Amino acid sequence: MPLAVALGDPSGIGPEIVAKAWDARNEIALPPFFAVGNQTSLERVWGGPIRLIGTPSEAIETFRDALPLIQVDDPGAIVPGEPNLPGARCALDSLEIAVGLTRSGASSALVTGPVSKSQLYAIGFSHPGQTEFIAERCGIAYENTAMMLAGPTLRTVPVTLHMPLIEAATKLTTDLIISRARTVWRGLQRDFGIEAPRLAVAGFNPHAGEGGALGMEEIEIIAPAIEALRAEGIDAVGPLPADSMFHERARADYDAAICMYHDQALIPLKAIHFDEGVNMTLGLPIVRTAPDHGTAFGIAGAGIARPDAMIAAIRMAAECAERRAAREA
Ligand SMILES: NC(=O)C1=CN([C@@H]2O[C@H](COP(=O)(O)OP(=O)(O)OC[C@H]3O[C@@H](n4cnc5c(N)ncnc54)[C@H](O)[C@@H]3O)[C@@H](O)[C@H]2O)C=CC1
Ligand SMILES: NCC(=O)COP(=O)(O)O
Repeated sequence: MPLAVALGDPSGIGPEIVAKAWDARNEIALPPFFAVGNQTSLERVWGGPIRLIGTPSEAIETFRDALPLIQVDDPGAIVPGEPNLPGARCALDSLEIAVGLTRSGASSALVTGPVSKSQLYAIGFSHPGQTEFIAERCGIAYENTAMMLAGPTLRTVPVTLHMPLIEAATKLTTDLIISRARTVWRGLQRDFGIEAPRLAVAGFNPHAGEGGALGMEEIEIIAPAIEALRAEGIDAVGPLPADSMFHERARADYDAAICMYHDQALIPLKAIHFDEGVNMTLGLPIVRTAPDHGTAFGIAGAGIARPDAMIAAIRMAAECAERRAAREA
């Protein structure tokens, strides 16, 4: 079965990196996929063959000779690097269609291209990001999902996500840490075949609170979560000082780092693996991945966007879907 790849914002680099992934399909043995988005957004940045398809099943045969595309209309004027509101609506429609096709079983997994959160908010999108939107469409409480950033030598998961940093301290609870960590533990087993995942839990404050002198979150919120997780048989250690848990030797001791806020998780991942980082939503009934980067409007249309993270996202989605299907057969 093919994978569904939503192109993301038509003025961002999504169309270009999906087209470049298709260009590389034979050389790097990419599994078949079809794009969901607008044809013009591809033609503005790419001269390769596109074939409009009506159903995902047509993608398998088409994929060899042309990029299969499920067309999404009315994107407005598409100028790479210059986002607009019709483009944001097109990105949202593409996402909605790709999620629906994957939920229906017509595609094996979902890969999403980068969208602009501010553009989506401007058209009334009420979710913080695609992760929360997809969770809702799948009928899963957001607390029972996890946004995992994954590269070849590091996986990180933020417990609190898209919110002002000042709110993260107030939204961090023992229950939320437990539910995210459980989701990660199950996801590593189910989708990555790691039977006994090792989780390293970061502190929130400098020096993991320095015994309470630099903050109480470790003592009052994080340590009780780790204790509860360990009582369930989950191999979780911490709270660890976040400044020293991401260097090479430290990374060998765990399969995923559970981080307390967005940048604590995303800075180390992007610093180490920007070009091949994958964002995967764990805890869903479908497999969903995305490249770790954003719309990169500043370079859209210049022909220099690297497709590596999109390729890694496509590959990871296919591998996880296959592993999950085999496990649950
Ligand atoms: N999953 C998603 O849909 C994500 C969306 N975003 C959105 O993207 C927009 C822009 O966010 P930024 O913080 O500027 O991050 P960004 O990732 O778009 O860009 C950061 C820097 O990396 C470069 N870059 C990014 N991807 C690249 C690629 N494939 N090849 C070469 N260079 C690349 C950009 O040119 C820029 O210099 C925001 O509106 C944000 O909401 C950000 C992260 C993830
Ligand atoms: N910073 C990561 C990010 O923005 C991912 O967002 P989304 O996939 O939830 O839209």
